[in-house]
Amino acid sequence: MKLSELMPEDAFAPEDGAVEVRGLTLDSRRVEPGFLFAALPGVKTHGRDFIPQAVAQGAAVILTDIAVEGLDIPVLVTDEPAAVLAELAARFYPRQPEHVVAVTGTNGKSSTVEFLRQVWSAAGRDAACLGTLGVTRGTAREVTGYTTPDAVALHRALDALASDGVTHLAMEASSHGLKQHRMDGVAVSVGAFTNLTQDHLDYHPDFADYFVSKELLFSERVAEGGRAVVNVDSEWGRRMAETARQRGLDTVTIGWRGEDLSIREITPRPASQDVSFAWKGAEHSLEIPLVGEFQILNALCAAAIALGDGVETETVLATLRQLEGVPGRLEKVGETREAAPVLVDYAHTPDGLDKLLRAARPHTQGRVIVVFGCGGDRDPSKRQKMGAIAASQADHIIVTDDNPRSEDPAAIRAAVLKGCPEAEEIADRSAAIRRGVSMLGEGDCLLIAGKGHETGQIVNGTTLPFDDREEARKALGEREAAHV
Ligand SMILES: CC(=O)N[C@H]1[C@@H](OP(=O)(O)OP(=O)(O)OC[C@H]2O[C@@H](n3ccc(=O)[nH]c3=O)[C@H](O)[C@@H]2O)O[C@H](CO)[C@@H](O)[C@@H]1O[C@H](C)C(=O)N[C@@H](C)C(=O)N[C@H](CCC(=O)O)C(=O)O
Ligand SMILES: Nc1ncnc2c1ncn2[C@@H]1O[C@H](COP(=O)(O)OP(=O)(O)OP(=O)(O)O)[C@@H](O)[C@H]1O
Ligand SMILES: N[C@H](CCC[C@H](N)C(=O)O)C(=O)O
Ligand SMILES: [Mg+2]
Repeated sequence: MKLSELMPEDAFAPEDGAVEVRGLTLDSRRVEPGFLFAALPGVKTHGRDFIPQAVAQGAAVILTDIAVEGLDIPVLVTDEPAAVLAELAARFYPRQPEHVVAVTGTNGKSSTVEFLRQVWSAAGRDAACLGTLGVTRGTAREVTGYTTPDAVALHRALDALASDGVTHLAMEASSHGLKQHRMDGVAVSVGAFTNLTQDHLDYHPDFADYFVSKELLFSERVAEGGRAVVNVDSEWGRRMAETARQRGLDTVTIGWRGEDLSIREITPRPASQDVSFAWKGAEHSLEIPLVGEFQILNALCAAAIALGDGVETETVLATLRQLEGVPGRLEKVGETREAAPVLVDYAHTPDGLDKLLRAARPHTQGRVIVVFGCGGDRDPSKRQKMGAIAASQADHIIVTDDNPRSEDPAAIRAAVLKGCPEAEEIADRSAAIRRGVSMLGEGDCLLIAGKGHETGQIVNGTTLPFDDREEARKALGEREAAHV
């Protein structure tokens, strides 16, 4: 594509309009001959440090925020190069599914987009979802590694999905993604909000910045005339709804305090929950085959989006009655011969862990045992809080490692243990899981939290193969073998 087709005329010198742009990237290591390299400011460094490398690899155009002298290729300078890159990516990869829903919030995004995909598919729509678990369409899943991929990867994925016939896409909007303009240029018809509690205070300077980043979905990203579906059970949700209304979006409120979808009652059963709710005044009751109140909140968020899209109520209810759980979200991986269950969950925030432990309680006669740790190079202020939550909710705690990344794992565990000094400490996650499984008595429940669907343990830049679900199954097998 020629530069003149990618950008408005006044953005480049007239003689540069004919320069052929063969691809876009924000990573110098991925530059190929003819690529536009976007040298963006980052958290650790600035992409401009890598311009010589990009030029050496054949870059045809540079996009950045400060003038660069001495290059014989066009250099486009703008205050917001990340936003411009996303707009360029939207032109370079022009196709998008006709209906794009973006879900934001601290917890529940992956679950909501997956549930929505299931509802749309049941209604005969060609549907996909995109987020932490990758791009999912039918039974096929392609891992992307990010909750919201970078602008180029995202627009490429949207183009590929639309070209492949996908008309309905539910995607996750992370606060990093919104703040870094990764989603600019996406035609979002519906924005949804789940909840807002502490996370990512390593990246966001304070909670206000975290809120404002999420709020961008409603203040800027949802298209004019679009819809907002907002859980208003928290003060933050009510503020999001207010922002959406001020933008003139069709604002649908949901939750225990929701006006459009209001939850009446949730009753836990051994492996399901009875749920009553009203949608636009009409009452519905059904049994949903998932445990944990938070899963119902996510399922009803997906339901409210689909109902607002015009999916028939009967189809929505029928899908909810057979809803399939999301990998690594309260996923039951097995049980002991005395029927004590082992569940793997992705709780990696204080509120997530709190909700997880509360979810297990009504289904457990005996002890709730939890194995968890906290990620390295992530918000350190959540560690002690997660320890304290475990101390107040669980009967036995085993603190272990969870992606220490570049940090000293012992120091991370020590920070967690400040909140739960009585806990057991077992550094090796596999050994911690074996210990948890070996402790299970009749009526007990083991929760393994923090890694969910992940298939690796990140230690010092290396990802070692590791899957909580496999480890738990192995430990259950060993326990069983020891009994015979
Ligand atoms: C905190 C954060 O958002 N980090 C992302 C950010 O990195 P950064 O700001 O540290 O970048 P940097 O290292 O300072 O480099 C500056 C620029 O130079 C470029 N560069 C760098 C090195 C090089 O050799 N060549 C080069 O061109 C980089 O591509 C970047 O554009 O920009 C990079 C390029 O897009 C991302 O790879 C990186 O994701 C890192 C790996 C990451 O872990 N991100 C996580 C925290 C993240 O984005 N998570 C969210 C939310 C998760 C959730 O709650 O679900 C997500 O959406 O996944
Ligand atoms: N509605 C909710 N309220 C509180 N906690 C929740 C909710 N939904 C999920 N959780 C907790 O958060 C964990 C992650 O859920 P999910 O993957 O759906 O969230 P997410 O927002 O996509 O997370 P991420 O930020 O990692 O992308 C779950 O395993 C559960 O412990
Ligand atoms: N999306 C979250 C996932 C955290 C999962 C946990 N296993 C960890 O590594 O901290 C993050 O990147 O902060
Ligand atoms: Mg997610």
